[in-house]
Amino acid sequence: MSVGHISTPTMAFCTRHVVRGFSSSALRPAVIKHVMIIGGGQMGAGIAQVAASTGHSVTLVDTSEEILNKSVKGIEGSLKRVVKKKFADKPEAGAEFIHKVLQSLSTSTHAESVIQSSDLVVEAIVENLKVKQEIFGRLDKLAPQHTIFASNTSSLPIADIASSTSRLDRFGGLHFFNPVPMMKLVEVIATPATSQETFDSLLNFSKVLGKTPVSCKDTPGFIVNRLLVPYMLEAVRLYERGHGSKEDIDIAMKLGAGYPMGPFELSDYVGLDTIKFIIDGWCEKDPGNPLFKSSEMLNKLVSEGKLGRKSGEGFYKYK
Ligand SMILES: CCCCCCC[C@H](O)CC(=O)SCCNC(=O)CCNC(=O)[C@H](O)C(C)(C)COP(=O)([O-])OP(=O)([O-])OC[C@H]1O[C@@H](n2cnc3c(N)ncnc32)[C@H](O)[C@@H]1OP(=O)([O-])[O-]
Ligand SMILES: NC(=O)c1ccc[n+]([C@@H]2O[C@H](COP(=O)([O-])OP(=O)(O)OC[C@H]3O[C@@H](n4cnc5c(N)ncnc54)[C@H](O)[C@@H]3O)[C@@H](O)[C@H]2O)c1
Repeated sequence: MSVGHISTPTMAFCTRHVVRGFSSSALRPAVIKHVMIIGGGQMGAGIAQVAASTGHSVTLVDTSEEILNKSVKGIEGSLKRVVKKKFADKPEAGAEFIHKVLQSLSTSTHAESVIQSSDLVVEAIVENLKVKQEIFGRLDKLAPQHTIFASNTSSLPIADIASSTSRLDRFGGLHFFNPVPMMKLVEVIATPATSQETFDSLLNFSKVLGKTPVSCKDTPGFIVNRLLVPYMLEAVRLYERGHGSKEDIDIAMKLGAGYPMGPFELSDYVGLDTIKFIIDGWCEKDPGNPLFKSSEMLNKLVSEGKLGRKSGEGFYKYK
């Protein structure tokens, strides 16, 4: 496997002042080289691609070879798009880059056999607390002491996911945005138990990936989704009330507010099942909050298997 150089992080990263968890001999943020990504869907595949492109050795884990083959195919397609821009005048260097990235990437259906060599685990599976807890709880018993666990959850409390493990100090959130190769932001989430070293390692990892990290508290939706979810839901309600067509609402928000995608295009892009998981979870926790009221239309589409782009149809058709 060809793994590029990652510079050793220095104490300059320790910008927060509260030091929790680790002993003083372990104050330096861990250098992350070997990364396991669990879930080879849109987000996991994107995170794997970016990590493998920036000098990490990456193992992508999912439940079947068939899914993983599809993930790798998607990564190859995305790398070609990246290379077309990055190496516009040097096609040979572009081909060499893709070759090198793919060499740094392996796949597995058995996380247990990879965990021993992982410095960082990033989970990007279905937005379901029990399923996330189950997988982390299982891996916690097998993982090396130094291994950091992180979840890419959109809406679940990181502390709730971490509670299935015994490494509360080495657990945080790394919330990437879709499509991962293009979106520059990563929200780095610390729970009250996350150690300073873990937080700094996650912050440093995000920077090594070429992203801009922001620091978030473990509050519902962190920063982006706390603002984005009410907006997206209000767009659906506006449509349900018959106050605008979805096409007009999308055009209005693109041309009137400067968004690259309208709310219905973005919903289909994100995945309606993921959006439903988010809303149902928040509605259950805060049933009186009108911002998180569920949508009949969304529920119907999901029950019909219309999950957006990934299934070929959502608010719009893609076949
Ligand atoms: C109700 C609750 C909802 C909450 C949901 C929460 C979800 C979650 O937690 C948070 C999120 O992620 S929120 C979601 C946050 N996300 C957003 O808000 C996204 C908003 N959308 C956007 O920023 C833009 O529309 C895009 C960047 C997606 C596409 O750009 P565009 O200009 O509109 O259209 P284009 O012509 O297609 O692409 C142009 C070029 O871009 C490049 N490229 C694109 N995809 C690529 C990939 N996968 N790989 C590599 N490269 C890729 C490529 O070079 C391509 O050129 P090519 O010659 O065609 O290869
Ligand atoms: N879609 C988005 O725009 C977006 C953005 C940021 C964060 N997220 C979050 O990222 C996570 C994944 O979202 P996604 O859109 O990539 O979902 P997805 O449906 O595209 O992919 C999920 C993948 O996880 C796999 N999986 C499910 N259970 C598994 C298990 N036990 N072990 C291994 N693999 C398993 C599935 O087979 C699937 O390939 C969710 O928590 C979601 O909230 C999504």
